[in-house]
Amino acid sequence: MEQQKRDKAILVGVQKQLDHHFDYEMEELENLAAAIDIETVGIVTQNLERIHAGTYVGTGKVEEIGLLFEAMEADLVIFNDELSPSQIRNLEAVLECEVMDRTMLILAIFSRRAKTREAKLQVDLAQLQYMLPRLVGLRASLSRQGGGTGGGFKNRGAGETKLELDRRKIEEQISRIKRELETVKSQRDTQRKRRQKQGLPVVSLVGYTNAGKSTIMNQIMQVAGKEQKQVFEKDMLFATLETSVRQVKLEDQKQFLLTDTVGFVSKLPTHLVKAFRSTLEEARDADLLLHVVDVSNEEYRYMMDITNKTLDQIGVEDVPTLYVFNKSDKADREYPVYQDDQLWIAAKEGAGIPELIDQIKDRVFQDYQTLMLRIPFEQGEIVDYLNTHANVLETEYDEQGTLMTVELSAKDAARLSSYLH
Ligand SMILES: Nc1nc2c(ncn2[C@@H]2O[C@H](COP(=O)(O)OP(=O)(O)OP(=O)(O)O)[C@@H](O)[C@H]2O)c(=O)[nH]1
Repeated sequence: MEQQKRDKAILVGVQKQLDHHFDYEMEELENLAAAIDIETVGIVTQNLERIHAGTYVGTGKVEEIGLLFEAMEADLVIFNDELSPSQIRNLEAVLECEVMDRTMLILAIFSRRAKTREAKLQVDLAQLQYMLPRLVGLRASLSRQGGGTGGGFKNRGAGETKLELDRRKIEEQISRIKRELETVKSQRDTQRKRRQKQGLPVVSLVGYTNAGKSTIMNQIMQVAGKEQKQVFEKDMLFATLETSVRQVKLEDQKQFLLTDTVGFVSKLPTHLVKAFRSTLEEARDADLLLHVVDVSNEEYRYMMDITNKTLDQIGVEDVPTLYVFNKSDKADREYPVYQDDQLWIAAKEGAGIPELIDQIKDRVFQDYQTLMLRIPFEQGEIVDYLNTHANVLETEYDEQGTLMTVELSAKDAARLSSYLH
């Protein structure tokens, strides 16, 4: 098979005053580009306090970018910030090449990774909303999208995209996708309600992309000893775009639901956060958040900040949180195993997973009570419920019904108080 040629890019970053994370952001931009097979062949940076309205960077810098572009035989230029429609247009005109910004890059990655119908619709929506004000002037960038639902423009050539897609058509597509997403959302709500009715506590993994959420989920499933399909876990940005939910049954029969969802990244496009809202909302209803942090990365505090800000943006408030500092095998720091609301683990090797499970148990089952109930024989459905949703310690029978010694949540205990023995 013929090896596909990788596109070469020049990256451009503008460092504003007091931006301590600039170097890291540029490194991340390179990784984001690599995630859609774009090779970085040159980096141009500028210290600027005020952005140049027309071309984002100054005229001299644009020239420098142009020269480097020629010298490195690059295919496109990628800016670290979101550019305005006219800036993209002006830059493309001067540089005579395709210009992308960080937002387009992230959208392109999401588009490639989207697997489920819902994720595809969400990415399509974000892309169309991003495109709408930029109809005139975009070069080939949108043709980089790989997945999508086939919302209408993905199979078209670059020139055609620019010419044919008028605002009306895009607005129509946006409404159609929104309608479709509403239907998917109501199905998701129904599923969530059903889960809530199940009464099992929900534990949600959140964190910066590549922090190790899927690895932790797989390890917990393994320790729980259930034959389970492994979650896709890979050293690539945004491997997980959809929410996966697993029912975890521990050795002592206690059960909870574990959810894993899309990872965060700095400057996650607003359209994308909005489009993925319903997926991300799963975290809002959780009983416990496991905020996973790649502590081997020097910028881990910055990543935690971004994650917390994104959680705020989607309205996740007041959910008890345990900070899980992962990849401690690679962190060259002394660390406590557990301190306050932090736990240090190395999920890849399974180190710290039993402790993590203990912490989860301490938190989500803390209001659990041990009771003895007598369930009349004709109410077999309650016995079934308890067998699946409570920790049944003992079952006996007398002439009036089934006697069950169970550990169950305060909510269930209140609900079933009339059966107290
Ligand atoms: N050294 C080391 N690597 C780890 C550890 N845990 C996970 N990794 C690696 O980190 C990479 C990312 O792990 P994932 O579990 O896919 O991360 P994620 O948070 O689900 O990523 P997204 O899907 O991007 O949100 C993989 O290559 C893992 O093997 C660890 O404890 N130590």
